[in-house]
Amino acid sequence: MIIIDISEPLREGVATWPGDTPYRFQLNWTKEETGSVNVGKMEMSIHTGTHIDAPYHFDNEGKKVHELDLSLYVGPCRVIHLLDLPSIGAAELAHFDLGGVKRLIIRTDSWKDRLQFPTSFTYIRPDLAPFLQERGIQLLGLDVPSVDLPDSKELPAHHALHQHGVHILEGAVLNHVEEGDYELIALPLPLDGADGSPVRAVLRK
Ligand SMILES: N[C@@H](CC(=O)c1ccccc1NC=O)C(=O)O
Ligand SMILES: [Zn+2]
Ligand SMILES: [Zn+2]
Repeated sequence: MIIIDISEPLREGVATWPGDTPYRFQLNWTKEETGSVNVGKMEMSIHTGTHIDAPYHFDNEGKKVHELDLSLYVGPCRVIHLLDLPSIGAAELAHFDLGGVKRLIIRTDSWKDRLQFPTSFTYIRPDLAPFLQERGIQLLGLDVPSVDLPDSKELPAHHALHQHGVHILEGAVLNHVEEGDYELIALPLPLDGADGSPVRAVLRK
């Protein structure tokens, strides 16, 4: 079985949202100290690397991670390429046949240097949300850190997707992924009350 890892490695220096908590892993206890085991601890923002957003991230009334339907994050998906566009809305997807697709992953290649938080990347226009809902798409995955521009406070794409029943997977690594149909696995951790979760996201051919 071929497994394609589409997850950003979490390591010191991994790009974070400007000003957000840096990623840190360290051994709290070493094998020498305990006489038996190494024991690590980590600190990170929920929105670092490959992660899903719970609606609570941008809506105080929205579902938190422990309330999400896990079946969204496991199952058939379609990967398409829409490379290096400034933004993506319904017009850019109009010529794709997306019948029967429940999970859509878009490779943009617009986050050029994955070591840095990008100054510009492909963002989602809100009119994509009703377009996806009409086609039965419930999960949208992307290789960018946010579906909205980084300086946006209104988060129009996040809200429009949420209003149309589309859940969000961000920060996937897709530069090695061909267009086609796969099985996606990108399960959130059982984080009680959280606004999102890092995921180990993989595609199975
Ligand atoms: N919406 C972005 C994250 C985001 O907006 C953000 C993440 C961390 C710290 C601040 C953020 N936005 C602040 O306005 C995301 O979903 O990952
Ligand atoms: Zn996020
Ligand atoms: Zn987001």
